[in-house]
Amino acid sequence: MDEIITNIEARVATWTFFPIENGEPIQILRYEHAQKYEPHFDFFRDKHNIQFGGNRVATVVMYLSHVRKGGETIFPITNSSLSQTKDDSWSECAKMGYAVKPIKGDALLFFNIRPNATADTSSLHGSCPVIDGEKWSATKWIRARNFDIPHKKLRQIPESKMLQLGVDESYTLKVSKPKRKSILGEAIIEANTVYGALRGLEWHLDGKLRKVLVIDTFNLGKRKLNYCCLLMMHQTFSQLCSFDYTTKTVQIHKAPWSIKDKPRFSYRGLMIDTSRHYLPIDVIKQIIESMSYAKFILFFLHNFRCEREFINAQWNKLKYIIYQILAKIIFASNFPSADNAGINVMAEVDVPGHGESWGVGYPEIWPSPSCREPLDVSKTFTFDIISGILSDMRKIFPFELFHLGGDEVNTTCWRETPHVKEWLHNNNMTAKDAYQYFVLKAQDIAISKNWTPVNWEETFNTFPAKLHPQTIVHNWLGGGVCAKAVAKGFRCIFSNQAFWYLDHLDVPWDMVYTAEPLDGIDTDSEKELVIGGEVCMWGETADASDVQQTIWPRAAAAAGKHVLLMRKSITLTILPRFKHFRCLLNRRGVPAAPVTNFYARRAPDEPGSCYDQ
Ligand SMILES: O=C(O)CCC(=O)C(=O)O
Ligand SMILES: [Fe+2]
Repeated sequence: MDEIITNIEARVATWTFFPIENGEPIQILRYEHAQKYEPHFDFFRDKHNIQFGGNRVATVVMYLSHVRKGGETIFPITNSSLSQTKDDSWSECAKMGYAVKPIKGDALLFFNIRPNATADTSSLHGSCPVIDGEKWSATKWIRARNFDIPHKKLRQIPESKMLQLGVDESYTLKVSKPKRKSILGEAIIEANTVYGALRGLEWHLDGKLRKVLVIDTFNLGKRKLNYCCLLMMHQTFSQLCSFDYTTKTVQIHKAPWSIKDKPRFSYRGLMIDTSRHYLPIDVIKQIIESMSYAKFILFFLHNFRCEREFINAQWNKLKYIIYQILAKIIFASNFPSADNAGINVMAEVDVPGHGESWGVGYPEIWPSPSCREPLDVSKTFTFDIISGILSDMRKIFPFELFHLGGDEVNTTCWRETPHVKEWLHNNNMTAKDAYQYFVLKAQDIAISKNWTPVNWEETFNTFPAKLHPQTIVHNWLGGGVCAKAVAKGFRCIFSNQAFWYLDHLDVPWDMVYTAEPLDGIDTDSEKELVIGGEVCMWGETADASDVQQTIWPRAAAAAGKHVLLMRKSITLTILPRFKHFRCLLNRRGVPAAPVTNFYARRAPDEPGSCYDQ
């Protein structure tokens, strides 16, 4: 923490005799000409606000600027107002009660709660309008007890409110107009879960820039959520605001406003391909964190396998490396940002077509050393290994879905390797039958470990009638697949590569936005089976040096579709918001590329702002 703040807090503690831990974080207030703070109490009357640290026993107001006239802190109903005589250096407002002049360097201490723990209504106070000058003050509210939030409480949430597929993410957000001349506006967010609150606080593609209201401070009013959520809200609330360098004010656009919203889809994913190039854990963490800015809920770790550079390693070494990678992922998925940002992590073991690397440790699961994929369907040992890997992974991936791949299965190896060929013959199977046999066996293993299987669309395209009815079909090859899948009663994830493959650098943001997961689906019951979509960041052409600017900002265009219905004329309505969002990402340290820069990662043409390039 800032050293100056620490010193101020220490002095306040010494002066007031309240321990530092009882203090809330300092609030800074700025009053321009004619602005005031309506009389109010600092103590709380509701149970909710006092659950962490009890009530606000005392208030310290520190004056940070000289005000030539006005801006006095006034106590309108205290008895001591009679004892105070005031000349013309005081404002008319100040004459209405006991008042304290804002003098730079002074501090005012008053008590809101009596020693017998009852509320002291004579503590009613406000700030008189500033007549000449500008008033800056800093408030420290002091609680009866330690204000630290007990972390254990954060965990005591019912199962239905925990992060999972279909968690209630609805929210209402209201930003009121501030009362005339008062510096206070009010923002209220109500949600049934922490994740609803988070979504409510994040960027909204539809947030049009209409009226601009300038307010300096926020009074987060009636709260349904407990204080821990409020803190998160408070942090993220800043994201609805922008700082205007000309007026030096924080601005909230389009107030008053009232939004009642929930995402269109419960599954809003971003896939990262960690199998082709090494991505350091810090980059993975940054990606997870930035996903929440665009209301994503799912991070899909494509094909969990060892990295190519280790492919020739001995098994022991490989095992060590695999566990190291697992440890990294555990860290990534347990990293507070994944949970706090409301991001689920889904992993994949892509069998039988892309499982070659697992055979480095157990070469027996390859049909032969020279023909390694698809994995050997003829041996029970292959399935023992898959089962072992999945058991290990189950311990670290709590999310209910697990991806089993099943794409791009070229059966040449099976048809040409003598012992596999013989096995096919003995079992009276074609290579296609064996593909089905393999996928279904892998599904059974995943289901036995209490996972819902997700498979790439080839499995559905090849043997739709045989797939486990719980299967979620993951589209990628082209359009119309989800329509077919839901017609057969399967759930579906939309990732049409023509629109939602981020490694297709020539797909501009508006094409990403134009894609519609529900295209070609008419009935409501079938629409419901499309659980959402996923943008895919395949790794062939990206590594840590450019992966984030390939993801952002285009991924946000897809995320926009996840939460909004299609609009006409998106250049007028969505493009400005989209540019705004890319600036926001840049400000938060995310290296998002310019919005309309073709090929996404090319350097900007113009020297302009982050908004216009
Ligand atoms: O700025 C002032 O004088 C009063 C501030 C105040 O009442 C508060 O922050 O609770
Ligand atoms: Fe106050």
